[in-house]
Formats: sequence, structure tokens, C-alpha cells
Amino acid sequence: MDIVTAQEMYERDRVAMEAAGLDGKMLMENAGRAVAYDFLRHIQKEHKIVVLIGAGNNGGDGFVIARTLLNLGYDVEAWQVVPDAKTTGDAEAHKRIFQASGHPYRLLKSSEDLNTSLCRADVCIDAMLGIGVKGRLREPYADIVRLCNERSIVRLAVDLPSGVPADEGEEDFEAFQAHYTSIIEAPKQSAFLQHTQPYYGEWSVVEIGLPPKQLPDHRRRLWGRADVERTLPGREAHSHKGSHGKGLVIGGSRLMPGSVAMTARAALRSGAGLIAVSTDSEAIPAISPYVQEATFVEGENGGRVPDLGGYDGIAVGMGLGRNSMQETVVERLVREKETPLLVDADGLYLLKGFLGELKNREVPTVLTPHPGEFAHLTGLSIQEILRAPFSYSKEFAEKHGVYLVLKGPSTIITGPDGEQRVDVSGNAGLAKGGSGDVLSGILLSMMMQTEHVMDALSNGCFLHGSTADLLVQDGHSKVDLLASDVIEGLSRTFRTFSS
Ligand SMILES: NC(=O)C1=CN([C@@H]2O[C@H](COP(=O)(O)OP(=O)(O)OC[C@H]3O[C@@H](n4cnc5c(N)ncnc54)[C@H](O)[C@@H]3O)[C@@H](O)[C@H]2O)[C@@H](O)CC1
Ligand SMILES: [K+]
Repeated sequence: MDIVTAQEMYERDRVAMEAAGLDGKMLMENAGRAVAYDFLRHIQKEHKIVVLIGAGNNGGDGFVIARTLLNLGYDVEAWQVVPDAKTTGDAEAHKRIFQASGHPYRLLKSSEDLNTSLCRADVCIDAMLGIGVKGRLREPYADIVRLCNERSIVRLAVDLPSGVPADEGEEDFEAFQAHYTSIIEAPKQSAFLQHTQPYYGEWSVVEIGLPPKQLPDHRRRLWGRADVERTLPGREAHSHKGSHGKGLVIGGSRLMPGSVAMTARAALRSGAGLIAVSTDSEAIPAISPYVQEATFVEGENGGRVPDLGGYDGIAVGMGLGRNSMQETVVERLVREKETPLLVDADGLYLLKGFLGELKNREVPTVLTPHPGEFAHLTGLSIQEILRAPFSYSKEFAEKHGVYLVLKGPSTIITGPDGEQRVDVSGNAGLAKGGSGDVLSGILLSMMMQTEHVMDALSNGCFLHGSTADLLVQDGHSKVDLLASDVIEGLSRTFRTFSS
């Protein structure tokens, strides 16, 4: 499913009209009807429903929604919150259809009148502003939004909650706080950002008849279960341990043996054929009982970098430590040009001095930062990154020729050519030490088994997050869930795919 900016959405509508001969009124009818039917699971016949209608096309959708619900026998009061002269074009045409169908609407004179209606209502549908909003809400919208947010009432939003910017980058806004949003055609960037996503409540997407074959590809999409089903590698009956990749994990230290152990075990649990671990020799006794299937390797004179030949993938950084000796490890790996490399945790910290060299690598380099690590790599603040993660990820991945997995509740995966995927699986139970180590192991394993790196990384993130989701649905809570539980839970997720 594509993720769009406001501009891209307008472009889609234009293409649909020009290439397929659909017209604006038709799309608005489709949108309003689809949203109205989508809302039915949140409303009941005995509910009093208020539909708030703004000046633009989002308001036009509102007239179609109000008419559809009235035709179905629901108790609806339609409120146009702007003077009549403000509604024009397709929205005005649908207002006329609404009236001609025998339905009256109310015109907002004072917010007092509306407040009386809201006090009696059970449900309020926000069709005031959509992707056309610019800057902070002006009156009367700001006042109405406050009235709605204060009431204990079911709040449903059309396309996006009024006031929420469609695109990333905007921080100064006030918005309708929806319990549920019915998104038209494609989710907008703001459905995935930490500071805007909460205004949407739960959401889903309705289809309004845009012709998929004609639409421009903006190369930014939500990665879902169907995508994983399509691209997850199977296991051939005649495969052997070498068919699924031989990986090397470099990390861990005497005081931090757990991280590298979890990465290695997660890689094996997600199908890697063989895993070798290079770690502090003092840490080996702590690691080996937990990953009996792994072998241990060391460099000359007991050094941290063994012979790097013969591996299909290398992961470095988890629990590695951050001193100059470890910096040399990272430097050597960056200059090694034959094996795909994944860098996480301390490895990312040490990588900063070698960013300029990443472009020279001839095989994939994958960086898996959380926003704090990405802030360190870019010199930006965490807040700046959270405000515009799509742009900063794209800029960085393209500049350095890397795959970037920016971790968070919505993980953004970006390729060196700027393609982006978003994974929203997972839950707050993953916000714990060790989760990143487990994800790195799964990603390493997927990279070794899937030729297409973007698929490997997107699938890896999905497997990690949906395993956590399965575990909290059944057995665990978000409080007690541990990263190591996710490793053991992977079998459940894999089973849902193989069946
Ligand atoms: N063909 C299309 O373009 C379709 C559009 N659709 C709907 O149309 C919406 C986009 O329509 P529009 O482009 O008319 O935009 P909106 O309806 O989102 O908003 C436009 C109006 O908002 C006002 N406005 C902007 N910023 C404001 C602020 N800060 N405070 C107060 N008022 C502000 C503008 O003056 C304008 O009157 C979508 O979100 C969707 O709901 C759907 O009907 C499907 C088809
Ligand atoms: K809206």
C-alpha cells in the first residue's frame, strides 16, 4: 500500500481524472460512500450523529457521508461550519445533491448552537479539513476542534483529523483528536510520525476507484503481511546448511555478552545456515550455552577480526564497546568490500568517522539506528529526525549509498536509491534492551537468504514486530515481554507463513 504526501495525493487524483476519465464529483461520491460504510462499524442506529462540514473537498465528502447515512436511516445532523459562499466546485455540487435529496443542513452562526448539538450527540464526524490544511487552524475550525475534543463523544475523522498536516516536517498545529480515521485511498506520511500519528486513533484505508495501473509510483509504501507472504524465501527440500547463508557476528564483550548471543541466536532461529561469533574470549563461556549451534572465531593473536573470507553476511556492533581498538574493527569492515555488512549499536557510534567511505563499498551496507543513533550519525537532534524521518532517511541513504533501517513504532526502511518501506508491526513490549540485537540477527539472516535487500530488511522487521504482537496477544504482556522471548516466538510467526 502506497504512502503519500499531500502533493502526491493531488497528483493521483489528477491522473485518475485525466487518464481514466473519472471526474471530481464521481471521486467525491465514491470517497464519501466508502467512508460512510467504513464508519458503520463504529455507529449504531440509536446514535445521534453530528457531521461537521468544512469549506473544501473534505467538506464535500462530508455532504456525501451525511446523505449516505441519512439514506440508511441514521439520525444525522449536518453542520456546515463556514458561510455558504465558501463552498465551491465539487463540494457545492454535493451540497446541492444533499438538499435535493430532501435533507436540510445547519449553518454555523455561533459555536454555542453547535455546542448544544454536540452535547446531545454520541458521535461526531469530522469532515472539516483534509490534506488541504495549511498552518495552524484558523477560526472557526480551531474553536470547533476544541469543543469536540473536550466532549466525551466518539470522534471519527474523514481522510485525516482536521488540523493534522498530511506531510512530515510540521510541528506547530492543533487538531481534532480522532478515535478512528477512515483514510481515503492512501495513508499520508503523518499517519506514521510520532507527533501526528496519535491524532488518527485507529485507522484504515478505503478505496475510491483510482486506477492503480495509471498511478505514479512514489516508491514509498507500507509493508504488510501480503508482501511478506509474496517475498519470504521458502526452504527447498534439497537445501543444506550452506544454502541459507553463513554469517559472522562481531560484538559482545566480557561485561556485555548477552547482546551478541541474542543476535546469533535470532539469526539461527530465523533460518541462517551457519553462524560464527567473534567476541571477547572471556565472554565465550557465557555465550556458548545459549547458542550451542554457533562456532567461535578469532583473529590473529586473539584479535577481534578473523579472516573475513567465506561469509555471506556480517553483523557488527552489538555490545562491542566503543574504544579505539573496536574502532579499528569497524574501519576494517567498512574497507572490506566483498561481504554485505550490517552495522548496529556501538558499531554505529564508531562508524561516524568512516561515513565518507561507505559509498566505496561494492556490496550492501545496512545501518540499523534508532533515532538517537541516527542523530549521532547525522549531527541532527532527535526531535528534528522525528519531525521529518522520511526526508532525513532518504537524504542519508542516498548520500552514503546505504540501506537505512530507522527503528521506531513505524520503522522506515530506505534503500540507497531512495525507495522507502514502512513497517508498523510490533508494540511497546519491544521498547526494551535487547530488541535491537534480536532484530539485527533476524535481518542478517534474511539478508543471506533473500537476494533483494529491501525485501530482506522489510520482511525481517515484520517478522520481529509481528512475533512480539503474537506474543502479547497470547501469553505475554507488554510489560514482561523480553527480547529473548521474541527469539523463541519466531517459530510461531514462521508457522503462520508456512501454513
Ligand atoms: N479529487 C479530489 O481531490 C478528491 C478529494 N477528496 C477530499 O478532498 C480533500 C482535499 O480537499 P481540498 O484540497 O479542498 O482541501 P481541504 O478540504 O482539506 O481544505 C481546503 C480548505 O481549507 C482551508 N484551510 C486551509 N488551511 C486552513 C487552516 N489552517 N485553517 C482554516 N482553514 C484552512 C482552505 O481555505 C480551503 O477552504 C481530501 O482530504 C479528501 O477528503 C475526496 O473527495 C476524493 C477526491
Ligand atoms: K477531516
